[in-house]
Amino acid sequence: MSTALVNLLDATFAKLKSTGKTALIPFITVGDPDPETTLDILAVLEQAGADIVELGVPYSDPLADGPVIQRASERALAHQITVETCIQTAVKAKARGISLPFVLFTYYNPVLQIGLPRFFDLLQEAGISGLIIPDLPYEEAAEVLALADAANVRLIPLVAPTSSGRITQILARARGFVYCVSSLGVTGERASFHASVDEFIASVKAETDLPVAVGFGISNREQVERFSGICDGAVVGSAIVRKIEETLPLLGSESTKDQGLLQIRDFVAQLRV
Ligand SMILES: O=P(O)(O)OC[C@@H](O)[C@@H](O)c1c[nH]c2ccccc12
Repeated sequence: MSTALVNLLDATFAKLKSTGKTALIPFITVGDPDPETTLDILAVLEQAGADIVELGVPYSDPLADGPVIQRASERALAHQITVETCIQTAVKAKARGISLPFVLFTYYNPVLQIGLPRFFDLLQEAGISGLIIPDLPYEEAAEVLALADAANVRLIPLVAPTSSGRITQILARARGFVYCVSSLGVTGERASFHASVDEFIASVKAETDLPVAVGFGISNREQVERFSGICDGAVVGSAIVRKIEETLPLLGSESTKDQGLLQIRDFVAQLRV
């Protein structure tokens, strides 16, 4: 009998479900402000109570990203961060004892640059649990899904309020969890959300047994609490990336780096509901 490979992402959601908790899922851009500090930030995200981390691969043309994450990508690209170095960051984080499941977040072009077979070999070797490719072409999704499944990597789909006609098709191929985009447009903190976001999330949950997480715009504890009642995970990206940006002066000096890291940790810890 083939023993199903354990996937840390699945195990994490199962544990959270048994304790009735919602996953706190930070997104950060790898290499922002530099590769070494990214490892320190991952350590404080774990200390702050994050359950899963989205590791963003910086990209020169981040079409779905707002200005905060665009600036983070620019800072990271100044260090020539590639998909490989992002995957290596996960390996180094594990070597430091960080045991969070990692979801690699990358646009499709950097994946094509290194080729699908090598990309998935690297993911499997690194023990990366999940993968999100926001601009994955529909006609290539089946091939990518087969490679992801073979590499024990969960290919997580994004569904948006505008996906309505295709949600059933998207969910049929979903793995790991379903990422519901709360609003139209690009990433970035928001004071309010798409009017029918609750119904949208409920409609997705009704069609899948997978955990459902929501992202786009969630930037404070009140918003995390609001979504915790109706879904299994909350993704917070821009608000955390902005906090990193605000602490750059502290992070940039050995004598004040720990102070900067503590500010990031405290910001994320107060999001933990
Ligand atoms: O930044 P926000 O508004 O908190 O949204 C999460 C988002 O950063 C992260 O999941 C993400 C980063 N880049 C993306 C591109 C498309 C969809 C999602 C993303």
